[in-house]
Amino acid sequence: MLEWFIPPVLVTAAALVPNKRLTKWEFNKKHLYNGSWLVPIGKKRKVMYHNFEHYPHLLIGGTTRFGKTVALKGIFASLLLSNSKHVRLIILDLKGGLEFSKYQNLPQVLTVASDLLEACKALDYVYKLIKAEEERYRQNGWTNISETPIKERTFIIVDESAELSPKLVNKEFKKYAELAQIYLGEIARIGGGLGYRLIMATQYPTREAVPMQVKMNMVARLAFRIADGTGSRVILDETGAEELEPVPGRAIYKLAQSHEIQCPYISDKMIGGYLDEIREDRRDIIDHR
Ligand SMILES: Nc1ncnc2c1ncn2[C@@H]1O[C@H](COP(=O)(O)OP(=O)(O)OP(=O)(O)O)[C@@H](O)[C@H]1O
Repeated sequence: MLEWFIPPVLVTAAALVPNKRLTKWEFNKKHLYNGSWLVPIGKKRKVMYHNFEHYPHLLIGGTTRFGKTVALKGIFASLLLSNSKHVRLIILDLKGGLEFSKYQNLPQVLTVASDLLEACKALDYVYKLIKAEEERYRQNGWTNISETPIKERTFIIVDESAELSPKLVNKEFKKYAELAQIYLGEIARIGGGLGYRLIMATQYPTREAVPMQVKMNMVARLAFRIADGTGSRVILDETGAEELEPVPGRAIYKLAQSHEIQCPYISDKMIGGYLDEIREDRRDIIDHR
């Protein structure tokens, strides 16, 4: 029943665009599948899942305050709760580390980078891991992680990819941003088959913030409300996100088809509660650092 409760903060939006579908629904661990890489991405009558085994990378875009960071936190919590023993997380929290640095002591979180230089270092680390994995795959005759006994998956979460754009950073940081672009391109191109998953979010749906060599390897897209059709095309390759109702959490999730969904709401307090639960189970968690 709670799913149909419209909080006061949304009443204004509801008045602007009367719509019976207006909902807010809360993240709940009962929606998770233990041991899987399925993440509840939103609801369209039923809960829809993003399967990171089928679609390793996810591009997220949308105007400020419509739910990108909340969506990233929902994915983060889902991965930790469903697969706490096998998930590894590298987080580029380029909003100054304000959102994710509180989670950096979790054993599953390898690093939280909060500026361009730290991000470059983290991406360099991931790139070296991928190169070493490639060699291991060659030696074993493997072509894809699905053929291997490897259970670990490494997620690289980027909150505000525009901060890594050579065209958008100050001149003295340009070379670092260029390097970051090369790494991101390689992670998107070859990382997927080796168990590396890139989740990249931006509030600037432009070619500078979402470079083509990264985007073309990211099949799955999630667009919150975007100012115009041009921005929508950058994220979704089609218009539509500019016509979404101005409701936080409302988004278009696109694989082969587009679906209008309401993303789950999760707060830091809720994540904190869940983490207390998994801390009980810490003895089983391998510290990867
Ligand atoms: N799925 C959701 N359901 C209901 N409300 C939401 C949802 N996602 C976000 N909100 C509301 O919108 C606010 C802004 O969300 P969020 O911080 O994720 O936006 P953002 O797109 O990351 O913004 P910015 O680009 O400025 O960082 C949240 O504090 C919350 O109140």
